[in-house]
Amino acid sequence: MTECLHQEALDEMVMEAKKFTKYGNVADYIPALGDADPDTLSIAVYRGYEDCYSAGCIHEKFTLQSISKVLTLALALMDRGEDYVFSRVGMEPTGDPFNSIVKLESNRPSKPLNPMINAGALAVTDMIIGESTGEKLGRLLSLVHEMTNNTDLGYCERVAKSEFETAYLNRSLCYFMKQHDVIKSDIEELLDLYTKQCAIQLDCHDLAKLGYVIANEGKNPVTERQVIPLHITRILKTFMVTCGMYNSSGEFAIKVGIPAKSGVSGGIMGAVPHGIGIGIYGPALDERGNSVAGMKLLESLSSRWDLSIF
Ligand SMILES: NC(=O)CC[C@H](N)C(=O)O
Repeated sequence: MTECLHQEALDEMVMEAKKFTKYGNVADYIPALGDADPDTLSIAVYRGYEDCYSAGCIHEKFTLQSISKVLTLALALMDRGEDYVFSRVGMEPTGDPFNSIVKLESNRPSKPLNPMINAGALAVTDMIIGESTGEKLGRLLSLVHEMTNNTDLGYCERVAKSEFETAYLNRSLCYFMKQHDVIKSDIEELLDLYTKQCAIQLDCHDLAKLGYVIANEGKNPVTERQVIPLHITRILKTFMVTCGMYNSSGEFAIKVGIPAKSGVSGGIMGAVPHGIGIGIYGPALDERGNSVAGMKLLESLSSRWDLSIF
């Protein structure tokens, strides 16, 4: 880092980036997300044992949405190994919106292009081991608890239900993949699990801690436990760089250069290799589904503290 992290500097950057919230809109295709305050913006920056710096309304809670795709991928890779996982989901960026169905049909053999788009994430969730939805979700939550040291974290039933009741497009992705034998489980059960994983609720401090463990090669800095194997964190960070911001990933890599994953709740998790976890919440989204002010904030953070990995 070219400059030490200062609280005043972080406050200033949040104030500046907040001006951009007016250029975005909250996601309302999941009705419960439509209640979010579009003007809010918060950030936490975590560096292991050191203090967690934060700015904005940092106690506001939000749901992981697509950020959960990184965690389910970690779990599926730990459960099934790389060969199996990547026989059912690809490794290439799509350049299409996160919920697009088009390449499922045009790609041969028919498998989703990567685990960060909805089709790929649904296929990954289908690979998590467990006897029931409850057991699979419990295993995912245990991973979240082990990464954050916060055993209070759970999912928001209201958001999960709201998505489950309106997930027509995700249902159609699932039916298409079931036809092609990419998805094995019962579709309603899979969507029940997927919508609950997306509804895992936390604040930006906990999000920064999740990012930190990925940045720190899978090791929890407090318990010193290797929560995720090193080689899997490399895979996660690579997908975060190539596909983490949907079809804005290329521009984001140039302007920010930090492995990151966004979700339609307005969350962004950043993992700066070897040392920094970042959690951002700013629910006003651009047309591609990324937090407008959150991306601006990451851009200034990265340039000010020289965080680009490139
Ligand atoms: N981009 C996102 O955050 C999408 C997640 C959301 N739950 C969906 O499947 O539509």
